[in-house]
Amino acid sequence: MKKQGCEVEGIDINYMIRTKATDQPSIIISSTPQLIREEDGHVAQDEAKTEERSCSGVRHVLKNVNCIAKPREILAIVGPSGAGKSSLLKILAGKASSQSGCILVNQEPVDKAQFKKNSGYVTQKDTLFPLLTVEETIMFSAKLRLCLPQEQLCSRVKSLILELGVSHIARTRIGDDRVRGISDGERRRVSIGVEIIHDPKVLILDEPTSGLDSTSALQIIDMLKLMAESRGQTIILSIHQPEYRIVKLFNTILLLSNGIVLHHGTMDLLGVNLRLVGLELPLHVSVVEFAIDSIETIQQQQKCQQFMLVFEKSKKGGKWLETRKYIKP
Ligand SMILES: Nc1ncnc2c1ncn2[C@@H]1O[C@H](COP(=O)(O)OP(=O)(O)OP(=O)(O)O)[C@@H](O)[C@H]1O
Repeated sequence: MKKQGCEVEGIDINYMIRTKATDQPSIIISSTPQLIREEDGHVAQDEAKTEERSCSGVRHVLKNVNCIAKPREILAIVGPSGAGKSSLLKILAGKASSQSGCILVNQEPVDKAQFKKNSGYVTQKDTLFPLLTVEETIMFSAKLRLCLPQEQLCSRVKSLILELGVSHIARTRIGDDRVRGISDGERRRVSIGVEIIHDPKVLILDEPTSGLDSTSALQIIDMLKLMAESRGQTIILSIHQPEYRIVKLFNTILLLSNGIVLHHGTMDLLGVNLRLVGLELPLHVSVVEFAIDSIETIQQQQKCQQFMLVFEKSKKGGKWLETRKYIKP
């Protein structure tokens, strides 16, 4: 991986879940798509080895999803409940495997072992030990992830605690429902700290603001924005109906609905696309909230106009090029 940062790209991701055949929902096992290096050095997917199944009792959670996240930027995955946000994050983080499609890191097929070392994944639910203090929690993660002498570990932990803005509660227990501890917002910060102690190039977060009031949510995204810029991290997160002040901090938005990408690009471009389908953004309303509220209209309008905005990938000179075009569905 390049020192200056990690570009993470998902190409044509399809993810299916078996829902009826067994009592327990399970992931469909199919032959894993193989990436091959062509004679000219290009990376491509070996179609012959990619098998896509479709049968009854199978839910197609992600459908031909393309996305790209760049260093020093935040890519926010938005969409209604059940759109596929968590599934996409899991696939990008290497925690789940798609039936087809591929993940590229700096335009090379992902090396899962290497990517694990260079990334952090913060789950939606905090999994912290309630009886440890904030400092002990971060030190525990530091000892697991870093091979450094105790002195250096201590100074790393101290400076991270400062960066996370949790110095005032460093010696407070995390707590849980039975033992009173730190607040929900502080708990989120500690969970993020646990995943960034090793200074990963990529940070993936599933709903980092869920359950928080709007001020605490803004403070968390503000902190992540600062981290992306100061550490050169690539941040990919999912979020439910972010308010206006939060949306402004995102560089790119991926709007998912029912596993399909309805928009991938900047906020401004989202506004343009909404206008293209005849939707005028009301004053003082977050473009993302408006887009999520208007998903049905967007889909209907797209069908009526028989046009769809798609990303077309092509290879030129050893690099993937991305162009947008309108096609008939
Ligand atoms: N292991 C599984 N078994 C059965 N269904 C699943 C599984 N994983 C995901 N799904 C289904 O896939 C769809 C997408 O789920 P996912 O959790 O990715 O959505 P989401 O956008 O993150 O939703 P939310 O915002 O509510 O967390 C949902 O309908 C969900 O029920």
